[in-house]
Amino acid sequence: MSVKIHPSVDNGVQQGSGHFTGGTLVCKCSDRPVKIGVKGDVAHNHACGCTKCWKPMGATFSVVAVVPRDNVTILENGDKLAVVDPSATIQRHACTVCGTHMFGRIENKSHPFYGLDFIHPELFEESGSAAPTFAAFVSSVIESGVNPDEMPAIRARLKELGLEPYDCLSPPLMDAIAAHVAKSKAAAAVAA
Ligand SMILES: N[C@@H](CCC(=O)N[C@@H](CSCO)C(=O)NCC(=O)O)C(=O)O
Ligand SMILES: [Zn+2]
Ligand SMILES: [Zn+2]
Repeated sequence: MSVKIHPSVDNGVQQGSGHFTGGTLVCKCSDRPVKIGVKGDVAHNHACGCTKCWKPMGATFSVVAVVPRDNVTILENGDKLAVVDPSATIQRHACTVCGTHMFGRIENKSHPFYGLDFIHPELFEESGSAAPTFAAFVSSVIESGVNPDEMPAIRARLKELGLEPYDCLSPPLMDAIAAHVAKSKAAAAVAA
């Protein structure tokens, strides 16, 4: 039996259709489920091993992607939503009944990813959204209780699935963060 990563990738990564135009994210409640509308396809979809991202029962990783915040709308039962940790950079709005994280929003306007919301594509009623392409914060699964001895097998399985493992974000995203920091520092130096 191979290492379990996440139910949506454990049988192989399902590629996106390439023309996903958006859909509805639905929480796990049978009564009055929370529904969130998302316009357009997702970007930077990845498996995340961090302790903060929502994982379905039994999963070692979450699968999380970004969409422009203006493309996200609460459609139904938004009264059930609450922010999990108001002190976190990503404000994760979760269903208070089933615990599912419906969207994570960055409210800090100077954050490199301001303007993007984090969502879990497995919650889409519709299929065909862009597939995960890498794994982030892989070493962080140890913080959730994974035995460090299991890490070589976990990284090998991620590679086998085509999800290159990184212990932070992917190089393009780390470059984007660093470029944002460099720009902010240059702007601060001019203003000083
Ligand atoms: N080791 C920590 C890492 C947590 C972390 O920094 N997570 C990232 C990625 S989440 C989506 O990819 C992050 O940006 N967090 C900001 C936030 O969660 O608010 C751990 O595992 O907890
Ligand atoms: Zn719910
Ligand atoms: Zn995460």
